[in-house]
Amino acid sequence: MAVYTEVPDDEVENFLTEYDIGDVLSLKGIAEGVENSNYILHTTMGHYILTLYEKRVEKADLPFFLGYMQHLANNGISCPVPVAGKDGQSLKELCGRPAAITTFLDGMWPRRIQPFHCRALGKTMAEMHLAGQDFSLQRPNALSVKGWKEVLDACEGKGEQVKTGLTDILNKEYEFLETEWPTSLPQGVIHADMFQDNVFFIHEKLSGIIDFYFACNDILAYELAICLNAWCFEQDNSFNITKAQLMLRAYQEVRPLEEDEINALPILARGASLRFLLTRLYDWVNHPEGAFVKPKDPIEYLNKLKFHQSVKSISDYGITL
Ligand SMILES: Nc1ncnc2c1ncn2[C@@H]1O[C@H](COP(=O)(O)OP(=O)(O)OP(=O)(O)O)[C@@H](O)[C@H]1O
Ligand SMILES: N[C@@H](CCO)C(=O)O
Repeated sequence: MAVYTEVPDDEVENFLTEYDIGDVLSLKGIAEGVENSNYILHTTMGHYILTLYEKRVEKADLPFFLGYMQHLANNGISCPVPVAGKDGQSLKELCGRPAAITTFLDGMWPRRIQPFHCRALGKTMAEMHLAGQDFSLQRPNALSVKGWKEVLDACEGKGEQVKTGLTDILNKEYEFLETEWPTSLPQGVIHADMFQDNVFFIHEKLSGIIDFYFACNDILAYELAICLNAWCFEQDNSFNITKAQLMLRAYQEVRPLEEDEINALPILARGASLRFLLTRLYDWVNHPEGAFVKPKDPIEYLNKLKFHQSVKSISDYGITL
C-alpha cells in the first residue's frame, strides 16, 4: 500500500474548489508505490492522479519535479502534467501535506521485460535527455557519491544482518568509486529512477514515464547505467546483453554517446548498483515490523554489482567504440 495520508471526502471536495476540473465522483487510493500517497481522482471532467508528498520528498524540491514534468510535456515527452489551480499554481497543500494533481497516464508497466521494452526505453530516455537541456531549474543529485556515503554511514554496519561481509564489500566499493567517479562527462537532467514500474506501455508502444521524484542534474550516461541495472538482468541475475544492446543502440540513434561516456559505462554501472544496494539495504534494516510496504531485496543489487566488477571491456555491455 502507499496511502499514508487518508483524505476525508469533505477535504477533497473543498480542495477541488481551487481547480477547474469539475466535481469529485470518486477518490481511490493506489496500492503501488512506496514513497508518496497516490490516489486516482475521478471528477466530472475525467481521471487525474492526486499525490500527497510524504516525508522523504523535500518540499523545496517540488517546483523542480513539477516544473520538469511540465517542461518535458511541453517538449513532446509523454508524462503526467501538473494541473494548475485557478490561481495558476500546481503545488498546493492538502491534509497538512504538500499536494498536486497531475493528468492520468494510460498504460501498464511491464511485469516481464522483453527486448522491445528496452529498445523503446533507450529512445525515450535519449529524447528526455535532449528535452531537458533547456530546463532552467537545478537540483543536484542527493544520491550521488557523497549521498551514498551518508546512506552507508546510516546503515551502521547493519549489512551484516543481511549478509556476512557485506559492510566490508560496501566500504571497499565506495572507496573505489569515490576515487574513480568521472567528473567531466556531459551532464543534464535525469529521471534517476527509471525502473520498470515507472515506464508505461500500451501493447509494444511506450506510452509514458511517471514518478519524477528523484529527478536531478547528473551525468547523462549515469541514467543509462541505472537502466542497464534495472532492465537488463534476468531473474537468475544473468546479464542480458541483447537487451543492453537494444537499449544503448536506440539511445544512440537519438543522442550519440561520446567516447568518454562509453568508456565510463562500467564505472557508472557500478555506481548505480551501489546506489540501489545502499538505499535498499537502509530500507531493509530499518523496516518496521508489520509494515504494509515490503522492502526491496538489497542482495539483487549486490549480484548486479558483482557483474559490473567483473566486466573486462565495454563489449560486455554489447557496445563498441
Ligand atoms: N500519472 C499517472 N497516471 C496513471 N497512473 C499513475 C500516475 N502516477 C502514478 N500512477 C499509479 O500510481 C502508482 C504509484 O506511483 P509512483 O510510482 O509515482 O509512486 P511512489 O510512491 O512515488 O513510488 P515509488 O517511488 O516507489 O515508485 C503507479 O505504479 C501507477 O499505478
Ligand atoms: N526503484 C527503487 C525504489 C524506489 O525508488 C528500487 O528498486 O530500489
